[in-house]
Amino acid sequence: MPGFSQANELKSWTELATHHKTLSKDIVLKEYFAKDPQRFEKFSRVFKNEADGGEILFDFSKNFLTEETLDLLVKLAEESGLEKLRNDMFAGEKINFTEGRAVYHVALRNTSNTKMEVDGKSVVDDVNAVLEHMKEFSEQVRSGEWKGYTGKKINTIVNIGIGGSDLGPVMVSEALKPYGDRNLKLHFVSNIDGTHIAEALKDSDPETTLFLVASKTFTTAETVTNANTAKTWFLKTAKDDSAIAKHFVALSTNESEVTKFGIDKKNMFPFSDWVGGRYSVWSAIGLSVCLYIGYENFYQFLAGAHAMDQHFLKTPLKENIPVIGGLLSVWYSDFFGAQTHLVAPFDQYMHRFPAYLQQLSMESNGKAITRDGKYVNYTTGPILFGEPATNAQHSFFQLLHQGTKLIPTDFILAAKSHNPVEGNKHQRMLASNFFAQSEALMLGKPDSEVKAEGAPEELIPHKTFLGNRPTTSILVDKMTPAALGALIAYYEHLTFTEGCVWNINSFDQWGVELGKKLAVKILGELDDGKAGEHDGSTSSLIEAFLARGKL
Ligand SMILES: O=P(O)(O)OC[C@H]1O[C@@H](O)[C@H](O)[C@@H](O)[C@@H]1O
Repeated sequence: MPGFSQANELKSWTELATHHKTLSKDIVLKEYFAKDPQRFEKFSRVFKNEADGGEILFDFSKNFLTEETLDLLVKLAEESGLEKLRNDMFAGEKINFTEGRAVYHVALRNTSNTKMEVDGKSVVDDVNAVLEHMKEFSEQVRSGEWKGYTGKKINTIVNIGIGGSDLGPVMVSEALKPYGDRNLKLHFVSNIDGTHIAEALKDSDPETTLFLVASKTFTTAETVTNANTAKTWFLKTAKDDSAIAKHFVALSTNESEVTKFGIDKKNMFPFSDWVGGRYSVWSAIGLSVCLYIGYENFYQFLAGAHAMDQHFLKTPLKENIPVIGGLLSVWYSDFFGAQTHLVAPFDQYMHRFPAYLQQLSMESNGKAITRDGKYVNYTTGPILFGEPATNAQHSFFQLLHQGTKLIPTDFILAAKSHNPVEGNKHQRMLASNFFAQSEALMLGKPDSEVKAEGAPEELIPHKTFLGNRPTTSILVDKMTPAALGALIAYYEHLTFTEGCVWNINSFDQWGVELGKKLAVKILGELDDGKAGEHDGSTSSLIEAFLARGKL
């Protein structure tokens, strides 16, 4: 445990509160730029990705910060014990103390084969053995050497998993679609709503479909139920249990449940309990991605994340890109009262990125209890949301520009498009919006300008934009596997930084348990056709469902 309980007991927190009083009255971003021609240089950082030689430019200069702010935020990180907690994570210490586990997803992308141990035992060989298995298997499936039970090549992959066993694989395979094998059809089935599996099966042929049952615990009700439905569907045609080996593989930590389900141990891709669900796309859970984009690209994805890990581990805090991102988030949440964090990728392939980040951020830092068991005296994890732009501009950006809420926003753009159609015209239009949005949010539009344009007097307030809305712009060279890996790792370490300052355990997720338990109890009542003891609303709703939902 660190030497403090509540973050607001730290000296730097008090100093930040005092600093906030003056800064919040004074800061007008456009004026700060006018006053300081070096502002961009001071507050932007370039990440050099050793994995593929690409760069990612992080421009933090359109945020509410001065050099004093950054110094105080860095002091806050130091006083909160960020360096120790980070080093403990990289040393395989059990920093997820509520579950007695190490937090070691960084060991899954240890492409430099650095020594990494848990309980004094190296994990490097085990990680590499699974990667080798993934390589061999993905090459066999992609080449057609791996055949279905009737001797046909696999052309459809159905990943059955939920939460971290779904969001990472689906987001990454969408984001890296340009690297995908278009002869492979991918389906991701997560929801217990029968529609999800039914639609995937309608589109699949049992002779050419491979099911990946992705579940860390292999006890998640949705996944086990969907997997059993898939197995029944498959056996209806295949008839013979021995055919399962060619069409079902498991990505899991739970060998006994996997074999009970009927999947052969040799078709199981294991990982360890020190991989949290929301950090598991780097593990065997990423097999669907590996099958789709091929092992070399998957390895590059890991290497890009590893490069960001090294940056996080070795760079002084003031230059440390994810640390700055995390500290800014604390700054907005706890001193400016921001409730949200918007992430808008200007990239259609990245359309599931905000959904992925929702789990990463909100399952990690949606906590209110400090590491020593007290209720926090301040606000913690923001509500993360987002949609790809430019679509988002034409729906909810109105609230960003003229609403009453402060919404710190990240904009992400790759300079080079994978589809430079019409002589790159679309890309130039996309980029022009990326620049225009952050500029407009900062500059606003004063009433004098609206007036000068000849707007009728009564419309002037409606057409005025106050501006001074903070944004972080992230400019990637090209969204390669290595760039995406680094970008995800950036958000992971940003989330880590927030959780450390707030002194909460970012690595458990007890909050999802209660609803699951109650659902099991109510399922029994639905099977019996009668509501049990509940509050008036819940019983009436159950009765209404039973009356209306009879088959
Ligand atoms: O991979 P599993 O064990 O099926 O779990 C899936 C998800 O289950 C949820 O209940 C957890 O909150 C997530 O963190 C997890 O990713």
